[in-house]
Amino acid sequence: MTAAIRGAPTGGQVLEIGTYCGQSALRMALCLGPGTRIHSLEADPVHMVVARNMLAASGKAAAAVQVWTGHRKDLLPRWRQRECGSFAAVFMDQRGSRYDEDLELLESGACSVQAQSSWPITSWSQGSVSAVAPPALLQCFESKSLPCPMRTG
Ligand SMILES: C[S@@+](CC[C@H](N)C(=O)[O-])C[C@H]1O[C@@H](n2cnc3c(N)ncnc32)[C@H](O)[C@@H]1O
Repeated sequence: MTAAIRGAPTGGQVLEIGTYCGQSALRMALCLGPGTRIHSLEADPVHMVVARNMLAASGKAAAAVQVWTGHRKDLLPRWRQRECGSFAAVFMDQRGSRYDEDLELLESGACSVQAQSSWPITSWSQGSVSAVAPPALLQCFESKSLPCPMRTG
């Protein structure tokens, strides 16, 4: 995930479904350049509080992350209403097997998804990865021990 995210252009919007404690959102924020926003959806209000506190204690890179509380079925359609534009990448990590359902929701106009060559749409859960991405990026996803060349500051 971090290898693919690192190759992404700055200034776009990334959607994460499933924040939990904010660990992956923070990793993405650290790998992306300034100007990129990460919108992370979390259904469990306790997880949301933990994530917001963890991010608040994590330095300025975490300012790129916004945690939204609610079920993705309720939150995803609001992007269209808010006219916030499209997502360049989507990280689906809510667990379970709702990737097709979520992708359909995204593609059906809830909000649009750009799948550019350097911006894969990914599904990653419990060690198994499937992705719509170029072969080189798929290889990156399949490696579980990629170092994250994080940018700090
Ligand atoms: C595997 S954890 C996410 C881990 C996180 N991405 C990370 O790597 O740090 C899954 C999270 O998705 C949340 N979740 C489950 N179903 C959801 C839904 N329908 N909408 C939003 N969040 C959901 C759960 O409450 C849980 O916190």
